[in-house]
Amino acid sequence: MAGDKQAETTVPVEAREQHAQLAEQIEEHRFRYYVKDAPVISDAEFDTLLRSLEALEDEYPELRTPDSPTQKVAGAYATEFTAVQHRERMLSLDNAFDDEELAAWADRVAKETGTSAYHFLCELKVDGLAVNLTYEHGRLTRAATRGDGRTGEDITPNVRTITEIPDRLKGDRVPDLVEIRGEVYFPMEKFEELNARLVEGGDKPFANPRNAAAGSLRQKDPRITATRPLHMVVHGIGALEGFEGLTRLSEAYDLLHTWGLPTAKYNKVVDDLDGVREFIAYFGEHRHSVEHEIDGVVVKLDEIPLQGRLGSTSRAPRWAIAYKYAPEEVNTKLINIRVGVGRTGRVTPYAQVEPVTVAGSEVEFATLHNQDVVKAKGVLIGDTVVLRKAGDVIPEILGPVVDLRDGTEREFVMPSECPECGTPLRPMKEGDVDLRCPNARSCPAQLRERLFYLAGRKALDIEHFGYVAAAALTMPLEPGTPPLKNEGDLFDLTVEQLLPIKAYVLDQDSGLPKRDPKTGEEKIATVFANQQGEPKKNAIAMLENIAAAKERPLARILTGLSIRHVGPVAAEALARAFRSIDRIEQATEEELKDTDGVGPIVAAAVKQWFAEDWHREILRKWKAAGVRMEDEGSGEDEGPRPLEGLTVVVTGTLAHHTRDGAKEALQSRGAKVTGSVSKKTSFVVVGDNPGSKYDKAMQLKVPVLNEDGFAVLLEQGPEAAAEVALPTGE
Ligand SMILES: NC(=O)c1ccc[n+]([C@@H]2O[C@H](COP(=O)([O-])OP(=O)(O)OC[C@H]3O[C@@H](n4cnc5c(N)ncnc54)[C@H](O)[C@@H]3O)[C@@H](O)[C@H]2O)c1
Ligand SMILES: [Zn+2]
Repeated sequence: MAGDKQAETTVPVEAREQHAQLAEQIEEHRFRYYVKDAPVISDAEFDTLLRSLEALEDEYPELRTPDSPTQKVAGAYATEFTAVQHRERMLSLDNAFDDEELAAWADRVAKETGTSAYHFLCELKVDGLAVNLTYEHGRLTRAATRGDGRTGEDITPNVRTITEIPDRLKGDRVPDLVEIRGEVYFPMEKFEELNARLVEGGDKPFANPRNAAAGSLRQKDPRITATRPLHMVVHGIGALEGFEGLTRLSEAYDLLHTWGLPTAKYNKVVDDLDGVREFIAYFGEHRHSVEHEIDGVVVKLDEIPLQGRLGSTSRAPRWAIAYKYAPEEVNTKLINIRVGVGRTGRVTPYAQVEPVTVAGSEVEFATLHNQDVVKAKGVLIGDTVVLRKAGDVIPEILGPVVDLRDGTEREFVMPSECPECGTPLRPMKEGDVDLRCPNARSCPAQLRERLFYLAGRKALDIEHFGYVAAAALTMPLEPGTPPLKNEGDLFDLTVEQLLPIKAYVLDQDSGLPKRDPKTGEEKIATVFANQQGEPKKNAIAMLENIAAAKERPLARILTGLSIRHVGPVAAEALARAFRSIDRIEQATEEELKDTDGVGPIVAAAVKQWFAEDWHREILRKWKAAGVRMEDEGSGEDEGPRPLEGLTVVVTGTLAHHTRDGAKEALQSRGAKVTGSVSKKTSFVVVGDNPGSKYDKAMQLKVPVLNEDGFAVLLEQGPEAAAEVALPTGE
């Protein structure tokens, strides 16, 4: 007793107070998370609080009392549910946040087992909530939440609504009693739908899928749970009676699988720590090809007798550790919802948030797709929101933290006019959700985006022509009239035109002016001239690169025109088949449609594009400026084009040609290769397993060539080929 007194007095009052404060905060957040299913801070923030408390206790071990939050299995239970005792405690897991902590754990395992004859079982750490299923003589008799680890909440009727969870275990070798532990999760792809439904019904949306899982399962009325697409993955065994001989956890899972339980697909047994590292690295990269969210990897000692030798602390087993991945979700403030105008006039709302770092990069904007999505997510301007950045995917807003609202938040209203040119917005087609600015010709936003794309990697690839240049050339502050009113004058730009240009320096993600970090003022620059009024090096390089772009292949020119539905792939197909812009313009919709890799949607879009006078005017100006808008191909096929005017379809497998090789052989001789057989088809070349195109040729009496006939066509021309063509159906 005296010793205790002594120890207590060594802890400074401030540390004691700090400890009490932190502990209280942590308990409060745990209550919001486990009982209300509505946390107000991110997991990463929570983990930081907990780690601070641990650090404090490391410094003053006297503070580490049994009732400290660091010593307990987190969680409590709500009074709406009946309390139930778990037969065996449900524990939490210790965490490793880096390789060093992982290795330290592995060292401890090696030391305490006193052997090297063991394996590691690697499992994914499913982000959901833990449940305990009790099966007696093969029948599900009870399901409970983890609660504080000893006492959970009875959620049996709710769990019975999860189709994956069997009511009865299969097989005749089932134990008298077994506790199955697992994680219930809510699939990410169903999350938006759920929130949309909740918002529509006037209910609170969930901030993320994990809370949706917990909130859906812990419903007083199991009929509500039944409407939620919950799933479960098994990750452990508690009490077990009337069953002997389990020696490896991995084998136990195999057994559970035969009983009809939803075991994990991705578990892997490895020999050593390097194997563990490999598993961690693999799923770090393939985190999103798994059907549920994961926040880490759980590494367990696979040998059950050795698990027993290591035992557990008051809150976690010593034989397992959770390696945590970098968090993908953070909480931040939704400052505003703005709308941006894209290259094709599509007007999309996007979120501007208080800048936060997620997955290594700073995020300030997140996509919101359209006005319906904003509504469905239930977010208000001013909300604290959960922002998610999954790998390289554009950041998105998951949901609002409703409990932090103070009444100042406001709803987003989609503007009815284009924010940049004032034209009334409308759907492109009736029934479209997306709104567009129909002013394709002179909306400065659309022109800026088109030019930026035109100069980009996929199109003309003009170096030194970036977003700032695109904006400066189309919407300068000075001079009053922009050098480019559309794409037509691009190749006529002169250095004299560039020098006087003053413009906002625009940010590519938002289309908003960048701000000076010191003064906070919007940045304005003389974009192309230096202080002496001479052209900057970049400006000269840009003009040189524009000139060089005149020689780009047809496909790139086509891509750069921003014809709807004509991306690089369709452009390539068009260029391959027609070889010049003029031939594309002259082609009928039918001919376009029949071109391999084109199809009716692209064909119609191409026709529509050429129907606009101002589009044709762009091409006229480009031509006058010397832009080469045709492909000559390689030198040899500049010669005679003996198959000019023929349309050929190739189908089935040829012995001596690949499909592409056959096509090229035909195209280089001037033939057009299309994908479908019509009356206008000159020949159908068939290999093995030709399929329906062969039947169609027979039906339409189009001459059919086998591979020998194909050789005749290539070497001797259409007349000779006609003679060896197979007799078409009578
Ligand atoms: N945001 C907040 O306010 C808040 C509050 C409290 C807790 N939390 C979060 O909750 C988590 C802490 O919860 P915890 O104490 O349950 O610990 P934990 O989530 O770190 O680990 C233990 C749990 O992992 C689960 N699990 C998933 N896959 C598993 C597998 N393959 N094998 C074994 N177990 C597996 C089990 O349910 C187990 O109970 C942290 O991520 C923390 O950030 C957040
Ligand atoms: Zn507009």
